[in-house]
Amino acid sequence: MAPCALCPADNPARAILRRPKTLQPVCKQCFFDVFETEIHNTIMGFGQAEGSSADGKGKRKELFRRGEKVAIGASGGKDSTVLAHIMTLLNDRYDYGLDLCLLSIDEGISGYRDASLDTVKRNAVQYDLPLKILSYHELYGGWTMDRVVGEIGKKGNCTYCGVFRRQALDRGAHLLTVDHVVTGHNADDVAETVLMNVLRGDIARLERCTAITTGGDLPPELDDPEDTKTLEGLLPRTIKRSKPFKYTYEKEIVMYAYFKKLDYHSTECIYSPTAYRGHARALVKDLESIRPSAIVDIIYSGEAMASSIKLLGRRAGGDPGPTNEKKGYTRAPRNSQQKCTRCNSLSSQPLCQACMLLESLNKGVAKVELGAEPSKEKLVGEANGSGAMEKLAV
Ligand SMILES: Nc1ncnc2c1ncn2[C@@H]1O[C@H](COP(=O)(O)OP(=O)(O)OP(=O)(O)O)[C@@H](O)[C@H]1O
Repeated sequence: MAPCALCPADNPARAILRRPKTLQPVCKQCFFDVFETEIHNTIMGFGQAEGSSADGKGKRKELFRRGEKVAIGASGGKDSTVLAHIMTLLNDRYDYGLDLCLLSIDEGISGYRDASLDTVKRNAVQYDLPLKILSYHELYGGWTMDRVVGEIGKKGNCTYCGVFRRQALDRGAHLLTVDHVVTGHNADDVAETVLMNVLRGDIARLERCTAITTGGDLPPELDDPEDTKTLEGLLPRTIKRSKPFKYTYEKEIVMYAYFKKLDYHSTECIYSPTAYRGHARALVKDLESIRPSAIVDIIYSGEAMASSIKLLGRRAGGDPGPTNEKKGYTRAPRNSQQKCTRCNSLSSQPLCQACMLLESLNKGVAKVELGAEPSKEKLVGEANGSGAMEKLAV
Protein backbone atom coordinates (compact mmCIF):
# COMPACT_ATOMS: atom_id res chain seq x y z
CA MET A 1 0.00 0.00 0.00
CA ALA A 2 1.02 3.59 -0.64
CA PRO A 3 2.15 5.98 2.10
CA CYS A 4 -0.64 7.55 4.15
CA ALA A 5 -1.95 10.70 2.43
CA LEU A 6 -2.82 12.35 5.75
CA CYS A 7 0.42 11.73 7.70
CA PRO A 8 3.14 14.43 7.76
CA ALA A 9 4.77 14.27 4.29
CA ASP A 10 8.31 13.78 5.68
CA ASN A 11 7.44 10.66 7.69
CA PRO A 12 4.24 8.98 6.47
CA ALA A 13 3.08 5.65 7.88
CA ARG A 14 2.02 2.91 5.47
CA ALA A 15 -1.61 3.16 4.47
CA ILE A 16 -3.78 0.17 5.35
CA LEU A 17 -7.00 1.24 3.65
CA ARG A 18 -8.51 3.59 1.11
CA ARG A 19 -10.97 6.06 2.62
CA PRO A 20 -14.31 5.28 0.95
CA LYS A 21 -15.27 8.98 0.99
CA THR A 22 -12.17 10.28 -0.84
CA LEU A 23 -10.27 7.15 -1.96
CA GLN A 24 -7.16 8.53 -0.21
CA PRO A 25 -4.79 5.85 1.11
CA VAL A 26 -4.65 6.29 4.90
CA CYS A 27 -3.10 4.65 7.93
CA LYS A 28 -5.28 3.41 10.76
CA GLN A 29 -4.54 6.30 13.12
CA CYS A 30 -5.22 8.96 10.46
CA PHE A 31 -8.46 7.22 9.55
CA PHE A 32 -9.60 7.36 13.17
CA ASP A 33 -8.54 11.02 13.42
CA VAL A 34 -10.27 12.17 10.23
CA PHE A 35 -13.42 10.16 10.97
CA GLU A 36 -13.77 11.57 14.50
CA THR A 37 -12.81 15.13 13.51
CA GLU A 38 -15.33 15.27 10.67
CA ILE A 39 -18.13 14.28 13.05
CA HIS A 40 -16.95 16.86 15.58
CA ASN A 41 -17.00 19.45 12.77
CA THR A 42 -20.57 18.47 11.90
CA ILE A 43 -21.56 18.81 15.56
CA MET A 44 -19.91 22.24 15.74
CA GLY A 45 -21.49 23.31 12.44
CA PHE A 46 -18.09 23.84 10.79
CA GLY A 47 -17.39 23.46 7.15
CA GLN A 48 -20.38 21.54 5.83
CA ALA A 49 -22.84 23.15 3.49
CA GLU A 50 -25.77 23.30 5.86
CA GLY A 51 -23.78 23.79 9.05
CA SER A 52 -21.72 26.64 7.71
CA SER A 53 -24.75 28.59 6.71
CA ALA A 54 -27.62 27.28 8.75
CA ASP A 55 -29.50 30.56 8.71
CA GLY A 56 -28.53 31.43 5.15
CA LYS A 57 -26.30 34.23 6.48
CA GLY A 58 -23.16 32.20 6.92
CA LYS A 59 -23.66 31.74 10.66
CA ARG A 60 -22.74 28.30 11.96
CA LYS A 61 -25.10 26.48 14.26
CA GLU A 62 -23.92 23.99 16.85
CA LEU A 63 -25.95 20.83 17.27
CA PHE A 64 -26.05 20.82 21.08
CA ARG A 65 -26.26 23.21 24.00
CA ARG A 66 -23.87 22.82 26.91
CA GLY A 67 -25.61 20.96 29.75
CA GLU A 68 -28.16 19.39 27.41
CA LYS A 69 -29.41 15.90 28.25
CA VAL A 70 -29.15 13.83 25.08
CA ALA A 71 -30.47 10.32 24.47
CA ILE A 72 -28.74 8.16 21.88
CA GLY A 73 -31.27 6.05 19.97
CA ALA A 74 -29.59 2.67 20.40
CA SER A 75 -30.62 -0.34 18.36
CA GLY A 76 -27.41 -2.33 18.85
CA GLY A 77 -26.63 -2.10 15.11
CA LYS A 78 -23.40 -0.70 13.68
CA ASP A 79 -24.59 2.91 13.25
CA SER A 80 -25.96 3.47 16.71
CA THR A 81 -23.15 1.54 18.37
CA VAL A 82 -20.56 3.72 16.63
CA LEU A 83 -22.71 6.73 17.56
CA ALA A 84 -22.67 5.78 21.26
CA HIS A 85 -18.89 5.32 21.07
CA ILE A 86 -18.28 8.61 19.23
CA MET A 87 -20.66 10.71 21.31
CA THR A 88 -18.98 9.49 24.51
CA LEU A 89 -15.51 10.04 23.05
CA LEU A 90 -16.15 13.54 21.64
CA ASN A 91 -18.12 14.67 24.70
CA ASP A 92 -15.01 13.89 26.80
CA ARG A 93 -12.43 15.08 24.30
CA TYR A 94 -14.02 18.43 23.48
CA ASP A 95 -15.90 18.91 26.75
CA TYR A 96 -19.34 19.45 25.15
CA GLY A 97 -20.85 19.18 28.63
CA LEU A 98 -23.60 16.77 27.51
CA ASP A 99 -25.45 14.41 29.82
CA LEU A 100 -25.68 11.27 27.65
CA CYS A 101 -27.87 8.19 27.97
CA LEU A 102 -29.04 5.32 25.76
CA LEU A 103 -32.65 4.85 24.72
CA SER A 104 -33.78 1.61 23.08
CA ILE A 105 -37.11 0.57 21.73
CA ASP A 106 -38.01 -3.09 21.81
CA GLU A 107 -40.34 -3.58 18.85
CA GLY A 108 -41.02 -7.18 19.87
CA ILE A 109 -39.33 -8.97 16.96
CA SER A 110 -38.19 -12.28 18.34
CA GLY A 111 -34.86 -13.58 17.19
CA TYR A 112 -33.81 -10.09 16.06
CA ARG A 113 -34.43 -7.29 18.52
CA ASP A 114 -33.94 -9.42 21.63
CA ALA A 115 -30.44 -10.31 20.40
CA SER A 116 -29.57 -6.72 19.46
CA LEU A 117 -30.85 -5.44 22.82
CA ASP A 118 -28.35 -7.74 24.54
CA THR A 119 -25.69 -5.84 22.59
CA VAL A 120 -27.11 -2.50 23.76
CA LYS A 121 -27.02 -3.73 27.38
CA ARG A 122 -23.32 -4.55 26.97
CA ASN A 123 -22.73 -1.14 25.32
CA ALA A 124 -24.33 0.56 28.33
CA VAL A 125 -21.71 -1.06 30.55
CA GLN A 126 -18.84 -0.45 28.09
CA TYR A 127 -19.61 3.28 27.76
CA ASP A 128 -20.92 3.69 31.29
CA LEU A 129 -24.22 5.17 30.07
CA PRO A 130 -27.65 4.77 31.67
CA LEU A 131 -30.01 2.75 29.48
CA LYS A 132 -33.78 2.92 29.16
CA ILE A 133 -35.63 0.25 27.20
CA LEU A 134 -39.26 0.78 26.24
CA SER A 135 -41.31 -1.83 24.43
CA TYR A 136 -44.16 -1.60 21.94
CA HIS A 137 -45.81 -4.26 24.09
CA GLU A 138 -46.08 -1.93 27.09
CA LEU A 139 -46.78 1.22 25.05
CA TYR A 140 -49.30 -0.15 22.58
CA GLY A 141 -51.58 -2.39 24.61
CA GLY A 142 -49.79 -5.67 24.01
CA TRP A 143 -49.08 -5.16 20.32
CA THR A 144 -45.58 -6.31 19.29
CA MET A 145 -44.28 -6.33 15.71
CA ASP A 146 -44.51 -10.15 15.74
CA ARG A 147 -48.22 -9.76 16.50
CA VAL A 148 -48.69 -6.94 13.97
CA VAL A 149 -47.08 -9.06 11.22
CA GLY A 150 -49.24 -12.00 12.33
CA GLU A 151 -52.24 -9.75 11.79
CA ILE A 152 -51.39 -7.85 8.59
CA GLY A 153 -48.56 -9.89 7.02
CA LYS A 154 -45.12 -8.56 6.11
CA LYS A 155 -46.36 -6.15 3.46
CA GLY A 156 -46.72 -2.68 4.90
CA ASN A 157 -45.50 -3.69 8.36
CA CYS A 158 -42.76 -1.02 8.27
CA THR A 159 -45.45 1.64 8.24
CA TYR A 160 -46.57 0.47 11.67
CA CYS A 161 -43.06 -0.04 12.96
CA GLY A 162 -41.83 3.39 11.78
CA VAL A 163 -44.78 5.30 13.22
CA PHE A 164 -44.73 3.41 16.52
CA ARG A 165 -40.95 3.73 16.90
CA ARG A 166 -41.00 7.44 16.28
CA GLN A 167 -43.58 7.94 18.99
CA ALA A 168 -41.91 5.43 21.30
CA LEU A 169 -38.63 7.35 21.08
CA ASP A 170 -40.49 10.56 21.92
CA ARG A 171 -42.17 8.94 24.89
CA GLY A 172 -38.90 7.43 26.08
CA ALA A 173 -37.23 10.81 25.77
CA HIS A 174 -40.02 12.34 27.80
CA LEU A 175 -39.67 9.71 30.53
CA LEU A 176 -35.93 10.34 30.63
CA THR A 177 -36.58 14.13 30.70
CA VAL A 178 -34.48 14.44 27.59
CA ASP A 179 -35.06 17.19 25.02
CA HIS A 180 -32.83 15.83 22.32
CA VAL A 181 -32.46 12.40 20.69
CA VAL A 182 -29.61 11.57 18.33
CA THR A 183 -29.83 8.73 15.85
CA GLY A 184 -27.30 6.88 13.71
CA HIS A 185 -28.78 7.90 10.35
CA ASN A 186 -25.80 8.28 8.04
CA ALA A 187 -24.98 10.06 4.77
CA ASP A 188 -26.11 7.08 2.66
CA ASP A 189 -29.51 7.13 4.44
CA VAL A 190 -29.93 10.86 3.82
CA ALA A 191 -28.88 10.59 0.14
CA GLU A 192 -31.36 7.74 -0.37
CA THR A 193 -34.14 9.81 1.15
CA VAL A 194 -33.32 12.83 -1.02
CA LEU A 195 -33.45 10.64 -4.14
CA MET A 196 -36.69 8.96 -3.06
CA ASN A 197 -38.37 12.30 -2.47
CA VAL A 198 -37.12 13.65 -5.81
CA LEU A 199 -38.31 10.53 -7.64
CA ARG A 200 -41.72 10.74 -5.98
CA GLY A 201 -41.99 14.49 -6.49
CA ASP A 202 -42.60 14.84 -2.77
CA ILE A 203 -41.56 18.46 -2.44
CA ALA A 204 -42.80 18.91 1.12
CA ARG A 205 -40.69 16.02 2.38
CA LEU A 206 -37.75 17.02 0.21
CA GLU A 207 -37.74 20.32 2.02
CA ARG A 208 -37.44 18.65 5.40
CA CYS A 209 -35.37 15.53 4.78
CA THR A 210 -31.92 17.11 4.69
CA ALA A 211 -32.30 19.00 7.98
CA ILE A 212 -29.70 17.81 10.48
CA THR A 213 -32.11 18.60 13.31
CA THR A 214 -35.88 18.39 13.29
CA GLY A 215 -38.54 18.97 15.94
CA GLY A 216 -38.15 20.80 19.20
CA ASP A 217 -40.54 23.52 18.17
CA LEU A 218 -43.84 23.60 20.00
CA PRO A 219 -46.31 26.19 18.72
CA PRO A 220 -46.77 28.71 21.56
CA GLU A 221 -50.55 28.17 21.62
CA LEU A 222 -49.97 24.50 22.56
CA ASP A 223 -47.35 25.18 25.20
CA ASP A 224 -49.39 24.75 28.34
CA PRO A 225 -47.44 23.48 31.35
CA GLU A 226 -50.72 23.09 33.28
CA ASP A 227 -52.07 20.64 30.72
CA THR A 228 -53.24 17.68 32.83
CA LYS A 229 -52.17 15.11 30.24
CA THR A 230 -48.71 16.66 30.27
CA LEU A 231 -48.63 16.33 34.04
CA GLU A 232 -49.63 12.67 33.70
CA GLY A 233 -46.47 12.12 31.71
CA LEU A 234 -47.93 12.19 28.21
CA LEU A 235 -46.16 14.04 25.47
CA PRO A 236 -46.25 17.78 25.88
CA ARG A 237 -43.79 18.80 23.21
CA THR A 238 -41.79 17.66 20.25
CA ILE A 239 -38.40 16.24 21.00
CA LYS A 240 -35.45 17.46 18.95
CA ARG A 241 -33.92 14.83 16.64
CA SER A 242 -30.43 15.14 15.25
CA LYS A 243 -28.23 13.13 12.93
CA PRO A 244 -24.54 13.67 13.80
CA PHE A 245 -23.64 11.16 11.01
CA LYS A 246 -25.44 13.17 8.34
CA TYR A 247 -22.19 13.49 6.34
CA THR A 248 -20.61 10.20 7.48
CA TYR A 249 -20.40 7.40 4.94
CA GLU A 250 -21.84 4.02 5.90
CA LYS A 251 -18.72 2.24 4.66
CA GLU A 252 -16.56 4.36 6.95
CA ILE A 253 -18.83 3.60 9.91
CA VAL A 254 -18.42 -0.12 9.23
CA MET A 255 -14.64 0.26 8.91
CA TYR A 256 -14.42 2.31 12.09
CA ALA A 257 -16.45 -0.28 14.02
CA TYR A 258 -14.24 -3.03 12.61
CA PHE A 259 -10.87 -1.42 13.38
CA LYS A 260 -12.03 -0.27 16.83
CA LYS A 261 -13.42 -3.78 17.46
CA LEU A 262 -16.73 -2.35 18.65
CA ASP A 263 -19.38 -4.67 19.98
CA TYR A 264 -22.38 -4.46 17.63
CA HIS A 265 -25.13 -6.68 16.27
CA SER A 266 -25.05 -7.16 12.52
CA THR A 267 -28.23 -8.96 11.48
CA GLU A 268 -30.89 -7.35 9.27
CA CYS A 269 -34.45 -7.02 10.55
CA ILE A 270 -36.37 -10.19 9.65
CA TYR A 271 -39.38 -8.12 8.55
CA SER A 272 -37.27 -5.68 6.54
CA PRO A 273 -39.08 -4.72 3.33
CA THR A 274 -37.85 -4.85 -0.20
CA ALA A 275 -39.67 -1.59 -0.79
CA TYR A 276 -38.86 1.52 -2.75
CA ARG A 277 -35.94 2.43 -0.48
CA GLY A 278 -34.16 -0.71 -1.66
CA HIS A 279 -34.04 0.70 -5.22
CA ALA A 280 -32.83 4.10 -3.99
CA ARG A 281 -30.18 2.32 -1.92
CA ALA A 282 -28.98 0.32 -4.93
CA LEU A 283 -28.83 3.51 -7.01
CA VAL A 284 -26.80 5.36 -4.35
CA LYS A 285 -24.37 2.43 -4.07
CA ASP A 286 -23.95 2.30 -7.87
CA LEU A 287 -23.30 6.03 -8.06
CA GLU A 288 -20.85 5.81 -5.16
CA SER A 289 -18.89 3.07 -6.91
CA ILE A 290 -18.45 5.33 -9.95
CA ARG A 291 -17.79 8.53 -8.00
CA PRO A 292 -17.45 8.35 -4.20
CA SER A 293 -18.41 12.00 -3.67
CA ALA A 294 -21.85 11.23 -5.20
CA ILE A 295 -23.33 10.58 -1.73
CA VAL A 296 -22.36 13.89 -0.23
CA ASP A 297 -23.13 15.68 -3.51
CA ILE A 298 -26.69 14.34 -3.45
CA ILE A 299 -27.02 15.70 0.10
CA TYR A 300 -25.69 19.12 -0.94
CA SER A 301 -28.13 19.15 -3.85
CA GLY A 302 -30.96 18.24 -1.47
CA GLU A 303 -29.93 21.08 0.85
CA ALA A 304 -29.86 23.55 -2.03
CA MET A 305 -33.30 22.42 -3.21
CA ALA A 306 -34.64 22.70 0.35
CA SER A 307 -33.36 26.29 0.61
CA SER A 308 -34.95 27.20 -2.73
CA ILE A 309 -38.26 25.62 -1.73
CA LYS A 310 -38.22 27.54 1.57
CA LEU A 311 -37.50 30.76 -0.28
CA LEU A 312 -40.29 30.17 -2.79
CA GLY A 313 -42.66 29.28 0.04
CA ARG A 314 -41.75 32.44 1.93
CA ARG A 315 -42.30 34.59 -1.17
CA ALA A 316 -45.65 32.91 -1.72
CA GLY A 317 -46.62 33.37 1.93
CA GLY A 318 -46.33 29.65 2.67
CA ASP A 319 -49.04 28.65 0.20
CA PRO A 320 -48.63 27.21 -3.26
CA GLY A 321 -49.52 30.57 -4.81
CA PRO A 322 -49.90 31.39 -8.50
CA THR A 323 -46.24 32.37 -8.92
CA ASN A 324 -45.14 28.91 -7.81
CA GLU A 325 -47.77 27.15 -9.86
CA LYS A 326 -46.72 29.00 -13.00
CA LYS A 327 -43.18 27.84 -12.48
CA GLY A 328 -44.40 24.32 -11.91
CA TYR A 329 -43.54 24.17 -8.20
CA THR A 330 -46.00 23.00 -5.63
CA ARG A 331 -45.51 23.18 -1.95
CA ALA A 332 -47.88 21.11 0.15
CA PRO A 333 -49.52 23.36 2.73
CA ARG A 334 -48.78 22.01 6.19
CA ASN A 335 -51.71 21.49 8.50
CA SER A 336 -51.39 23.36 11.75
CA GLN A 337 -50.23 21.28 14.69
CA GLN A 338 -52.58 20.18 17.43
CA LYS A 339 -52.47 17.67 20.26
CA CYS A 340 -53.75 14.15 19.63
CA THR A 341 -57.00 13.83 21.54
CA ARG A 342 -55.97 10.40 22.76
CA CYS A 343 -52.26 10.44 23.55
CA ASN A 344 -51.47 14.17 23.59
CA SER A 345 -48.62 13.91 21.08
CA LEU A 346 -48.33 16.57 18.39
CA SER A 347 -50.30 15.77 15.29
CA SER A 348 -51.73 17.40 12.20
CA GLN A 349 -55.01 15.50 12.74
CA PRO A 350 -57.22 15.17 15.84
CA LEU A 351 -55.90 11.60 16.16
CA CYS A 352 -52.16 11.03 15.62
CA GLN A 353 -50.92 8.38 13.21
CA ALA A 354 -49.86 5.97 15.96
CA CYS A 355 -53.32 6.13 17.57
CA MET A 356 -54.99 5.70 14.16
CA LEU A 357 -52.91 2.62 13.35
CA LEU A 358 -53.47 1.21 16.82
CA GLU A 359 -57.19 1.71 16.45
CA SER A 360 -57.24 -0.15 13.14
CA LEU A 361 -55.31 -3.04 14.74
CA ASN A 362 -57.61 -3.15 17.75
CA LYS A 363 -60.69 -3.12 15.51
CA GLY A 364 -59.20 -5.87 13.36
CA VAL A 365 -59.47 -3.78 10.19
CA ALA A 366 -55.77 -3.11 9.62
CA LYS A 367 -55.35 -5.86 7.03
CA VAL A 368 -58.38 -4.72 5.09
CA GLU A 369 -57.15 -1.14 5.06
CA LEU A 370 -53.69 -2.04 3.83
CA GLY A 371 -55.03 -4.32 1.15
CA ALA A 372 -57.64 -1.88 -0.13
CA GLU A 373 -57.14 0.69 -2.85
CA PRO A 374 -55.68 3.55 -0.84
CA SER A 375 -57.58 6.79 -0.61
CA LYS A 376 -55.76 10.06 -1.11
CA GLU A 377 -55.73 10.71 2.63
CA LYS A 378 -54.33 7.26 3.25
CA LEU A 379 -51.49 7.87 0.81
CA VAL A 380 -50.62 11.09 2.57
CA GLY A 381 -50.73 9.26 5.89
CA GLU A 382 -48.47 6.50 4.63
CA ALA A 383 -46.03 8.91 3.07
CA ASN A 384 -45.86 10.67 6.41
CA GLY A 385 -45.32 7.58 8.44
CA SER A 386 -43.97 4.60 6.55
CA GLY A 387 -40.83 3.08 7.99
CA ALA A 388 -39.73 2.16 4.51
CA MET A 389 -40.44 5.55 3.06
CA GLU A 390 -39.65 7.41 6.16
CA LYS A 391 -36.50 5.90 7.55
CA LEU A 392 -35.37 9.33 8.59
CA ALA A 393 -38.41 9.76 10.76
CA VAL A 394 -37.23 7.05 13.16
N1 LIG B 1 -35.21 -0.05 18.20
C1 LIG B 1 -34.56 1.11 18.24
N2 LIG B 1 -34.31 1.72 19.41
C2 LIG B 1 -33.66 2.89 19.47
N3 LIG B 1 -33.20 3.55 18.37
C3 LIG B 1 -33.40 2.98 17.18
C4 LIG B 1 -34.09 1.75 17.03
N4 LIG B 1 -34.14 1.43 15.73
C5 LIG B 1 -33.52 2.42 15.08
N5 LIG B 1 -33.07 3.35 15.93
C6 LIG B 1 -32.30 4.58 15.62
O1 LIG B 1 -32.51 4.94 14.27
C7 LIG B 1 -31.29 4.84 13.50
C8 LIG B 1 -31.56 4.29 12.11
O2 LIG B 1 -32.24 3.09 12.26
P1 LIG B 1 -32.34 1.96 11.14
O3 LIG B 1 -33.42 1.05 11.51
O4 LIG B 1 -32.36 2.61 9.85
O5 LIG B 1 -31.05 1.10 11.40
P2 LIG B 1 -29.61 1.02 10.81
O6 LIG B 1 -29.33 1.98 9.69
O7 LIG B 1 -29.34 -0.41 10.62
O8 LIG B 1 -28.87 1.57 12.13
P3 LIG B 1 -28.20 0.70 13.23
O9 LIG B 1 -26.99 0.15 12.53
O10 LIG B 1 -27.87 1.63 14.34
O11 LIG B 1 -29.20 -0.37 13.61
C9 LIG B 1 -30.41 3.94 14.34
O12 LIG B 1 -29.04 4.19 14.09
C10 LIG B 1 -30.81 4.30 15.75
O13 LIG B 1 -30.14 5.48 16.19
